[in-house]
Amino acid sequence: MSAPKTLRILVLPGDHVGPEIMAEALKVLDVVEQSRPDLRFQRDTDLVGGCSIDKHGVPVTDVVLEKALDSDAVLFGSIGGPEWAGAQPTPESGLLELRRKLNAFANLRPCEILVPSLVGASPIRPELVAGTKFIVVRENCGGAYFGEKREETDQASDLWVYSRSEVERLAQVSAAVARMLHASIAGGGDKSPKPVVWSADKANVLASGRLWRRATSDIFQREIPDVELRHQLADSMAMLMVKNPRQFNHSAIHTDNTFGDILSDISGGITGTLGVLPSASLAGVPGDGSCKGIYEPVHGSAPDISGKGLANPVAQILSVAMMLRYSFLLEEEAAAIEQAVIKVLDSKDNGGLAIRTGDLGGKARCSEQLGLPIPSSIEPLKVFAAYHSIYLLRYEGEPATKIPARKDADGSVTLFLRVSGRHLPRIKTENEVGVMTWVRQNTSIPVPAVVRFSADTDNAIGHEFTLLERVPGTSVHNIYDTLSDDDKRKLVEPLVAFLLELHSKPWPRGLVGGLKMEDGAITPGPPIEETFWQVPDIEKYWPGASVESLNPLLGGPFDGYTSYSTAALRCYIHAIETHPSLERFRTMVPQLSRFVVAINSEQYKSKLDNAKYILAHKDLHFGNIMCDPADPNLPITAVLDWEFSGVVPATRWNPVRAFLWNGKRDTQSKEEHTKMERLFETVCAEKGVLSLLEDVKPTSLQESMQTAVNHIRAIVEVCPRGQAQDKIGYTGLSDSVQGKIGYSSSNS
Ligand SMILES: NC(=O)c1ccc[n+]([C@@H]2O[C@H](COP(=O)([O-])OP(=O)(O)OC[C@H]3O[C@@H](n4cnc5c(N)ncnc54)[C@H](O)[C@@H]3O)[C@@H](O)[C@H]2O)c1
Ligand SMILES: CC(C)[C@H](C(=O)O)[C@@H](O)C(=O)O
Repeated sequence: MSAPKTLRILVLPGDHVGPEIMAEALKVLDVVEQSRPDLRFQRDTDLVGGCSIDKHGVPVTDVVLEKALDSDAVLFGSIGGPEWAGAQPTPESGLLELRRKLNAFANLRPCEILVPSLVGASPIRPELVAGTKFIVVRENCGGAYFGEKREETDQASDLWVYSRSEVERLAQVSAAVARMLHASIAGGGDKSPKPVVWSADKANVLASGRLWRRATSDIFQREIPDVELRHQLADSMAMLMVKNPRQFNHSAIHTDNTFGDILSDISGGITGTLGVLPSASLAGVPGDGSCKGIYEPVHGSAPDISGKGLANPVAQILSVAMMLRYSFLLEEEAAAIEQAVIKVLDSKDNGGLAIRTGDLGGKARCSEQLGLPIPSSIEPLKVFAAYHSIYLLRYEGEPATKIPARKDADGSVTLFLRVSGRHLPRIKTENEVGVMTWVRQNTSIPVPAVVRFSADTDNAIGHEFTLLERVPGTSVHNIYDTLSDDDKRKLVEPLVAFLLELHSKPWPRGLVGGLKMEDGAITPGPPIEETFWQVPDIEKYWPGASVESLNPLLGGPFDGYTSYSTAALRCYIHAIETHPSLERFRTMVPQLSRFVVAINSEQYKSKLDNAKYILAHKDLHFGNIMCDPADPNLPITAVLDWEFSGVVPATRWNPVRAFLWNGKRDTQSKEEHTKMERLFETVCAEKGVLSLLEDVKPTSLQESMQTAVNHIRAIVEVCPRGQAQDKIGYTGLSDSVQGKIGYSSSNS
């Protein structure tokens, strides 16, 4: 392979938030670099602004100016701050010198509401501001900024000079920008016949303004007939931008240095923040081949929020996109960054991550990260998973050495990123991580390491997630049909040993619940069950209800089997009392309430609670058991999917019944299942651990209570969904409640 093409970038982070947002933008550049082995972004970082004054006594040194000239592009942060108030020269003059030195005369400053869901950040009414998109093209090397200055104690002046050629060269850029914007609109609709440039000046007052208008009109007439030119006084332009920003859509606003500075900050008023507005200061016409440029946010150094992680890095990141587009002609990569920013900012119901910093009304911080190196590849995994989506993150070379997880033979590391849906917010992730950590710490059961996790959505991914080590081997499910009887025994033997470990770890007598991580320690948490009402269904069938009001979570973990069943029954009673579809069952509420009293009576409670309490995996089928088929001993390499695990009375979990879950109920599958149950019993008998089978047998009293609870739960689950209502008769329930526990409604 030929050597990668080197593109040299001078990185000038500057002052206050400059270095904070630059660090994030450079991560994005890293990702682009990894996707393009044929390119290398060689970066040289240096000082500018206040930090340069502190070190060198000047806001920009000749060395830095020479480096800038020598680079392919300059990536600039922001400069200035109150600590340099009164400094002469000012930190800001460093930026002006840089613009002049590079002859970066055309400053492109887009104003765009990036995603419709961000209209709320704008102080302007949504119907006026939605869809706004135009670009201010500001003259960057002339006018009052660079004219002769006189500064005396009581008098000062700035000469506001423009030459015709300065206006003309900017007009060519403005026209090119207008053409690009015009071409980017899909045809039809409100597309104007020609690209449009609005020229903003003060021709009614300033001589330089009159020159601006004449020179602009002349060159448009002479050389740019394909673009429509409209003149507007700069002050009323400011008013119109706020009153009706969309009237400038897909046009370029061609204006001088001072007005451009002000009008582009009005863009920040339109979007509601300067934090999303990038800029490019170019030394040529975009589209005519790569042109050198300075790429920087429109905003300043935001000293009011610096050092607090509050700055929005989007403007700086989008400045990287502009650099790739205009200086390096990497349109695809530039567009990919813009799309990624849109995905990050957009609302969740629109497929976005809704990760927003405070200026956009969010809580995200400038630098949200998993604290891991950037993967060399991210691949979505197509799996059937109702609760989450999965991505494979691969790390190679040096970054792989930094990942605290199992390495493959070639030294690379692959991680599973499981991004959770909103089914049981927080508790499900907390529980799975708590259980997996407990199992790794307290048993010999192989479980993948949890590399990172977040039980809330306020993180770099915008969703709850777990990042797990990828374990070797394959799921037993995949190879089951190829296994001999001997092979099956090789799998059942260690499973018996694992179950024995789970059965022999004592839990506080009577604990029913999940586990969770709290400040690095594992503590009891609420019980988590797959059968619970979860957020998507609650939104659909239970307006006004919540995960907590419908599920026996409050008060959990529970002090025993009866307390847990009681909490569940109370939720079901509440559901029957409130949901219209359950109205016909309301007559049973008094009877159910008496049932609750009965199971909690002295006569029954201690008998019902009398069980072994174990940590149960709850979904231990062969799809979740990994083994190494390359090894003739078929060692189990991992037990996966601890999502709904928790401490339960052992009678509530009989894993043996799940060993042959292949989803089929045909005769052959049933026979195979029975054969596996027998094999399990045989292995237990050989190892002298038949207690495993004893532990899971409920007493008839426990079975009665459970049958009743199950029956009521079935009613509460299916009726609101409009399913099988006719099948659920009052009689069945009545039998369960009255008959099974030796309790009748006439008891009180
Ligand atoms: N290109 C530059 O480096 C540049 C541009 C403008 C101002 N300045 C300098 O910056 C200093 C501060 O100026 P200012 O306060 O008038 O303007 P500013 O742009 O720094 O801040 C204006 C407001 O916008 C907010 N803001 C700016 N950037 C943000 C971001 N990324 N995320 C969230 N909020 C953000 C700030 O908190 C502040 O409330 C001054 O010294 C000024 O001269 C530098
Ligand atoms: C910092 C200052 C020199 C600069 C300018 O006035 O051009 C800033 O306000 C900007 O908009 O980039």
